[in-house]
Amino acid sequence: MTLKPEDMGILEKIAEIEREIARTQKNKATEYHLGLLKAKLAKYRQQLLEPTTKAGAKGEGFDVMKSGDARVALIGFPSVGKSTLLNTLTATHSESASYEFTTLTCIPGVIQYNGANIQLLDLPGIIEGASQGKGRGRQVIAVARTADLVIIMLDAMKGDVQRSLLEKELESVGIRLNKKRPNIYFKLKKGGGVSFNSMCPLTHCSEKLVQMILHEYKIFNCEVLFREDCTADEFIDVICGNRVYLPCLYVYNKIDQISIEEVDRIAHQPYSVVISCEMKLNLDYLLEKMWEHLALIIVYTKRRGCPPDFGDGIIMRRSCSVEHVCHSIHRQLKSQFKYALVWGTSVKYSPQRVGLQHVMCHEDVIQVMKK
Ligand SMILES: Nc1nc2c(ncn2[C@@H]2O[C@H](COP(=O)(O)OP(=O)(O)OP(=O)(O)O)[C@@H](O)[C@H]2O)c(=O)[nH]1
Ligand SMILES: [K+]
Ligand SMILES: [Mg+2]
Repeated sequence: MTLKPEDMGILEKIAEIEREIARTQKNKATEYHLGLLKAKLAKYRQQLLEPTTKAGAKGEGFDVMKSGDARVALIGFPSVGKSTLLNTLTATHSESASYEFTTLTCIPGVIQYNGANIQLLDLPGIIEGASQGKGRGRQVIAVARTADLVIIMLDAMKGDVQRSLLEKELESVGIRLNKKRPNIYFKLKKGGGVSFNSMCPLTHCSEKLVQMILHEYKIFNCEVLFREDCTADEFIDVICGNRVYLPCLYVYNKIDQISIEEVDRIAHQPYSVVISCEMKLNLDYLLEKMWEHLALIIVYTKRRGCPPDFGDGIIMRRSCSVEHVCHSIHRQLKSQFKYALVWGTSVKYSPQRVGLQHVMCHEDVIQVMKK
């Protein structure tokens, strides 16, 4: 893909701000200057990502329908083994070969696990500069935004450079990996100026810095409440409003090619899983971790006087309530709900009588009693 001419101006501006940030020393005196530069940078990056109406700009072959209970996107440099993984875990075939950029579109497959259908998306390899449109980077990243879990796939032989490069690419387009949404209340107002409050001492940000950032975004009337000690970057994320917070697993493939000591070192890093697609090593563990990070649970239903229906569980998100379960059984069920009986780890006694607010656990059994 080539860059659109109208992007060039913005790209130049981004590069210039990045150079300025790099050459500005980080200290108390430059804090505001840096904060402002970061706000500008975030603004330009956002412009770069704004959808264009031109045909084909979104990229052919990338509009894959969401299906199943959850979606996992495979992101990685070329030839790390993304397609080989899809071929190993699903019934779908995606061309794999030793040359780079074998895959050019988005190829969906389905993993059946714990009774759930998990959509796994094989994608083209991305390279440094992907977020600015290199290769099919932008289309790949757009797909990553729609996922419930991102797998950053890495070649175990290539060291840790690839990991931080990919993190940077995703970071720069507003994808936040394994981070929670900053706890800042932010509301635009019609008038009344800026009202600023914080519920704790702020060590990374200040009212003055917040004011300057808001000014840069031409926001003059709003309410801001820091509920925790957030940074200026996190505040910018909140006012931009289009950040996505996704769980991410770092999957190191081709461990058949490295020493056992190296495998051991990588396996101990946070959110990391080591595998070999070719030798089919550790793939069960990968599936277990995917399930865990997707935060899925299975709940079984039961009718009065009958055994639980273990053949047909309901796939739900972790910390879902009885109300959520009722909703996915039948839209009208909630209005007829009297109470429910639950067997399993979410209750002290099995069965236990619970209300709509009760939080369910993995493999619980539920019997809904109607009015
Ligand atoms: N040694 C080893 N090689 C592997 C493993 N998994 C995949 N490969 C090889 O790595 C090469 C690239 O595999 P692909 O599946 O095409 O990689 P990809 O990430 O889909 O590549 P692109 O689509 O080009 O981005 C192929 O030659 C595979 O046979 C593995 O576990 N060990
Ligand atoms: K390849
Ligand atoms: Mg491929």
